Amino acid sequence: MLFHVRMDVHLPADLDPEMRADIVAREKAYSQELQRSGKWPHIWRIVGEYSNFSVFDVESGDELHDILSGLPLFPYMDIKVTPLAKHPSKI
Ligand SMILES: O=C(O)C[C@H]1C=CC(=O)O1
Repeated sequence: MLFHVRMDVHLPADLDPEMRADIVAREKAYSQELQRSGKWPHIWRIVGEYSNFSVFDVESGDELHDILSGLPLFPYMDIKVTPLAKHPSKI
């Protein structure tokens, strides 16, 4: 199943810089592992925002929920998930 996901990151301005760097580094490693596995085939920066558009290719909504809730940045994100279906005009 394909899901389109928008993630908006809102890190507190007063977050300790070392903690911030640690969370961002762990997020990158977690994301890149999922990209290598094929479960996170697209990630695009939204120009001018600390946000991304991503596509996930997973077995179920439950699997996607587990992946998203495991993101190190999850506590600092607003996430909008849109399930995708095949378009009838797609060639
Ligand atoms: O920077 C972001 O868009 C947030 C997050 C998603 C993957 C990642 O490495 O960071």
